[in-house]
Amino acid sequence: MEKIAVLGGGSWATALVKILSENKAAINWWLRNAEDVRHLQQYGHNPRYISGVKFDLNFVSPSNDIRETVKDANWVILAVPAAFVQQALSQLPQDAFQGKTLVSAIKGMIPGENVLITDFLEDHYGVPAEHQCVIAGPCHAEEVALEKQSYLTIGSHDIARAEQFCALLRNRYVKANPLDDIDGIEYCAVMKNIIALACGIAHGLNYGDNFQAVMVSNAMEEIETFLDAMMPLHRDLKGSAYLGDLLVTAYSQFSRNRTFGNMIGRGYTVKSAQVEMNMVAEGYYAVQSIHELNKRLKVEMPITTAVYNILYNGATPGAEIDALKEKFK
Ligand SMILES: NC(=O)C1=CN([C@@H]2O[C@H](COP(=O)(O)OP(=O)(O)OC[C@H]3O[C@@H](n4cnc5c(N)ncnc54)[C@H](OP(=O)(O)O)[C@@H]3O)[C@@H](O)[C@H]2O)C=CC1
Ligand SMILES: O=C(CO)COP(=O)(O)O
Repeated sequence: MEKIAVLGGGSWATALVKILSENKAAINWWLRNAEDVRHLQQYGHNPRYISGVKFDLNFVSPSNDIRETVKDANWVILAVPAAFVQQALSQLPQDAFQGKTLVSAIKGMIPGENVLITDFLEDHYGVPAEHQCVIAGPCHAEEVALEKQSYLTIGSHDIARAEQFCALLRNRYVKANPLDDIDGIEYCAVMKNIIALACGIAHGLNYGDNFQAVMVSNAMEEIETFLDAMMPLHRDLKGSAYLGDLLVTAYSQFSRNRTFGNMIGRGYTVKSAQVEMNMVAEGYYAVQSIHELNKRLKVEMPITTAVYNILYNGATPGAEIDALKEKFK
């Protein structure tokens, strides 16, 4: 039996534990909150995130001891928002991941260091690139809970390893496919969150579907330009791990990033939007990282720049989106 450690107690971790445990893998599940662990052990539900999902505790062992959770696992899935990864992993020794495959389910970058999660794991925990996978694709935890047909892409430099992980995920409502462009899909997943923020901001300002369609079309160009400058490779951005993930995040009622942006467009401050939402919009942190990286690359990124100006420079959402309106074709 595969032994899988899942780190994180939010919506995505909860959805992944559902998929994997229903396929009868043994899951050690780390949640930081002891009260949530007790609730899971007693009732088989995560009390605060997609709480309708019922877990079979013969396959799922919740714990708030991260060392124990990771110890015997051969796969370790990271599903903590990027901003809290360093804090979460700080309780682990540097060699905690030796001999294991690390799977990042995170669509964000380490703030301040401005590095992808896979690079962080290699630099700080010595996990070789070929021992790592990322989970990408247009997939909201809430739809997994409802068992709606979903598609995941598993990126890895080691395609056989990616295929092995795909096999752990596939079920009646989840299709999974391997892909070797691990860096491309990881960056794209970070950038689509920023675009979804912009779409939410525009919606909050009363722009309609016509404008959003043009925003998303322009965003594809922005993402392509950035990826080509960062890591040139022939890649098909029409694939669901790229365009598909952008579309679901930009349009879905479940998107945290779009919801957060919508509040900003309607006049909430960043602080009040964060408090109201009670979930994490990765794009808020990512826009700062991408803005920093682009100081070196110097590619034209009008949507990213507008979102950065709104969230970090006190620019008025209306004025920034108006300026984009003049740029778009
Ligand atoms: N939700 C989704 O559908 C998908 C999410 N992802 C990615 O998964 C990752 C996890 O996001 P998601 O599950 O949605 O998160 P949620 O927004 O559902 O939950 C937030 C999580 O962050 C934790 N958290 C909040 N503040 C802190 C803190 N200061 N220190 C440590 N932990 C904290 C919360 O713990 P607590 O409740 O104890 O505060 C909770 O576990 C993100 O990178 C996201 O982009 C990827 C695909 C789909
Ligand atoms: O990446 C996601 C869906 O594929 C989740 O996006 P949000 O964090 O905006 O909800």
